[in-house]
Amino acid sequence: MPPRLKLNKITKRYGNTVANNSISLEVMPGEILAILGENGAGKSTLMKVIFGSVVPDEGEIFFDGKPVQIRSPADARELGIAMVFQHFVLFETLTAKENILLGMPKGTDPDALEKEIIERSAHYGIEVDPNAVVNDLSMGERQRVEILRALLTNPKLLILDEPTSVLSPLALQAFFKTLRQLSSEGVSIIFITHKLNEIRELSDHCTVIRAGEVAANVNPKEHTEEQLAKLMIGNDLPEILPKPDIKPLPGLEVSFNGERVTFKSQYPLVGKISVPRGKIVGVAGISGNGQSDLMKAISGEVLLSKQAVKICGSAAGDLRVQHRRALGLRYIPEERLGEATVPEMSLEANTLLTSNLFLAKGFMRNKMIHRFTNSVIEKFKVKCGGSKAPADSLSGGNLQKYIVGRELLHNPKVLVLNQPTWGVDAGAAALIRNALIRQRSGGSALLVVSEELDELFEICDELVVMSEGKISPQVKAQAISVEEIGRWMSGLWPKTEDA
Ligand SMILES: Nc1ncnc2c1ncn2[C@@H]1O[C@H](COP(=O)(O)OP(=O)(O)OP(=O)(O)O)[C@@H](O)[C@H]1O
Repeated sequence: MPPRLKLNKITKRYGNTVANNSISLEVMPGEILAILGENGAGKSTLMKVIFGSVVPDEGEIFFDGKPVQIRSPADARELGIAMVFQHFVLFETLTAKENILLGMPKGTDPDALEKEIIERSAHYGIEVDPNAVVNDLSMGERQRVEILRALLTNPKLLILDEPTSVLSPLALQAFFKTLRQLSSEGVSIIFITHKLNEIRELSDHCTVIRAGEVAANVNPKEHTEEQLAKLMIGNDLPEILPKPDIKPLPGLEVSFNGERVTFKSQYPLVGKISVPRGKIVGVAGISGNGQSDLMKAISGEVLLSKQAVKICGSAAGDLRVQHRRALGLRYIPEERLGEATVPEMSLEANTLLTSNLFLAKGFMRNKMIHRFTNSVIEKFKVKCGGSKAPADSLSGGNLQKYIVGRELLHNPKVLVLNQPTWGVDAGAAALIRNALIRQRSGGSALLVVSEELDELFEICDELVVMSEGKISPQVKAQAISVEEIGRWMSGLWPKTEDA
């Protein structure tokens, strides 16, 4: 039997960057191939080559034994290739169903499709509301739409570029079951993830890419996570820093009594969170349970009553973003391209966007912007073509390192982060987590929303869980187990007067 897909010496250059350097690999029918590599190693570029959204400079592609030219995603779809991108490609003003319809053959009946979406999403355990407008969905929910859209095309080869980064533990197990079932039916799967445990759970074959080249082909089940990390980054992972006790000062306090944050909000917000300076508080929960509303209310994107949000002791719930910044608050949203950065603008221009520090009497302080941006690049080991490179030329993980670094270098008293290490490789995630712990231990208050429980347990002093807009009681991270947090995610926490 010929391989489902064979790549022979694929090379793709961007200017002086060789994103893929003579990469060869094979995937057999029904095989699940994991691709591992640090941020910027060239994984996404290679997947885009297979999906036809990037045309390689050199190399050959064979599909089911035949040489093929994949010049566009339409060519790829014709062959039976489906891809779930790391950065979603959904139209925000359309509903989930309308987006899915766009990828289906002409003449597909929308009503029949809606039925199929409901049936298949229940079957695969990937919950999708066909009539939800994408703009109103969290990243996790959008990811579910993308995955379902790919599955509905009944592909022969399914490419998943970090599909699990914002899925809950329960959804993840259901999703893995689906992938194993698809593989047993002969569907080939190429799976990119930074989560080493997932690679070991799902796949017998892993290709490690380092600096655009194949560095190793291994059976991940025969290697520990530490060994896999070392293969990928060439070094051991840094240790996570200890968290010394810090004298608490007023940091961030939020208190909700059933406010609907926007007219589209699915759930009213109920409950309290208190994050003193010198502590990290984590918000666990499945995305789509009110976390984005919580972020909107804290960041100042939406104004509420004065007392709903307090920053360093000042009531700030009705203040606009720049006034909250002046009180010491900074915010890192989950959407990197579009919200945290303007994709086509340079890193320097993006540095200017989140601070007035770089303006003097209406003039831009270009030298200062240049120095600041370069210091982010250096301190956070951001791989990029310099401070003038456009944001969208950075790999996902490197862009995230830039965004986190940009906000941390302003030394905020209160920092709120949504999915801080989403799509970031194990080495870079450890770098970001340690930078957050350092910021806490330097006397800042940090509130971290993350679907990664391991991450929350690693860095947080205290935790809350969000379920259907309600916030659980706040507990010490050491005093609760992963299993219990899992139960709380369904809203099953012990009732108190407040929660
Ligand atoms: N459109 C582009 N223009 C210029 N350089 C690019 C472009 N796309 C990717 N690159 C560069 O090519 C290299 C490989 O990037 P790629 O996105 O393939 O990495 P990756 O392994 O998928 O990383 P990540 O895990 O962070 O997503 C990086 O150095 C990146 O900056």
